[in-house]
Amino acid sequence: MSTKSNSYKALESWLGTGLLISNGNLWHQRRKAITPTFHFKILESFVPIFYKCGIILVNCLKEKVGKVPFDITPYMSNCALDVVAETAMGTEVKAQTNPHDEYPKSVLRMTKLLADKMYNPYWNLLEPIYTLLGKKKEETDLLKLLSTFPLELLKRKENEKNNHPSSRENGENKNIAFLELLVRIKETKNPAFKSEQDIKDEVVTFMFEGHDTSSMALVYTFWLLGLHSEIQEALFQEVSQTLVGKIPSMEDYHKMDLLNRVLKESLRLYSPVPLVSRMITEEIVLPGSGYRLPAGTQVVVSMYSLHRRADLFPEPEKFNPDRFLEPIKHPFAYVPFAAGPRNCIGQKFVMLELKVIVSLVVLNFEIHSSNKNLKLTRDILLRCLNGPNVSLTLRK
Ligand code: HEM
Repeated sequence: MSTKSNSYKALESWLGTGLLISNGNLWHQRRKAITPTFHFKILESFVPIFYKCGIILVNCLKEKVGKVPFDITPYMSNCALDVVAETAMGTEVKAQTNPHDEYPKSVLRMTKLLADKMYNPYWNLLEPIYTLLGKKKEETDLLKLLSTFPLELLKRKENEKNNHPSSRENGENKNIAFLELLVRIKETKNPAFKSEQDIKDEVVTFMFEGHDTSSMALVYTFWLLGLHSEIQEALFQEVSQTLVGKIPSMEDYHKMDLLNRVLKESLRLYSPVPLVSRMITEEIVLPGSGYRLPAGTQVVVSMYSLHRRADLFPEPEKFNPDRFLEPIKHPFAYVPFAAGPRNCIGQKFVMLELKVIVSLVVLNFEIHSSNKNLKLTRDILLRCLNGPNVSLTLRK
């Protein structure tokens, strides 16, 4: 009934045949092959990585305790980059302790450039102007840098494997990175992965989808908690009662109901992916309104607007995690991870990552937000132009 709309073609130069933008049979084969790599056993093996990166984040944030309010975005970006590099590539980039500024900054610039194209239906025709304005060259330079980084990591991983060949031999999925799982799929002659390039495209997609989205989700969640001290306090109580004095397990994170609702509410108000778009492949008539959408129609679904509909979410602007104590009013009312066959394959991964990191920060600090309002801007992701700035107090 629908496929990805033409606007996604703007991402092709970067993400190649990766899952996010591929269509038809290739997408189907890839999705089928990749789905088992998000099995809960594999996610469980990532918890220590999330935890380690969260502890490093806490240590970095300690330097800010008692100081003037600061922008939390680079801290979250570096933490999310550490997580995604180790889970996707099995390699530590140490972005938090040795900030690898170039990659996150280039991702930011690239998503802005590509968003200009994605939201302009005539961008194909405007290509000469794009070239004249120097944007084409900028895109090519950024592309080089953005694919060099994962390739460098791929090489480093290859060297590590050659130096420690035993790490592959026991056949278990313990702490095996996404990259390694894809290499194994390719070795089984799966038609979804015929070449190294196919693997690279998926790893780049994973790095893109898994880095910036998680980073923005953390930013908005901490800002909201910093504005709502009573909810932050209740969350601190829940986290400290569940986690203190033990090495947390995946089950512990699933048990924390308020933590889950806080994250869901943050993703409702500030969905890092603010909209998706599709092309209708067969005519449909919308139930209720009776509007007819002919085949070929490009449809945009704005999560930002949908999640603010007062008939679906009373007092929609209010940060109220308790609204998720009630069932959602419509199966498609709440879609931060989209819905249907092209929904987010990484949603369980990211919810677990967010739970581990948010609980560690809340356990260690009281967060106070200085901005009462955010100046939002939309490129491919929902971004914030004014911080947000927070100050921190160390919890005893
Ligand atoms: C809070 C964080 C995240 C949000 C809000 C989010 C949201 C979404 C949304 C809305 C889509 C549909 C996109 C579209 O159709 O245009 C999507 C697709 C996708 N996401 Fe996520 N995502 C997040 C994190 C992740 C992570 C961590 C990964 C990887 C580990 C990931 C991997 C993917 C992939 C590969 C697709 C394409 C799936 C397909 O088309 O079959 N995402 N995500």
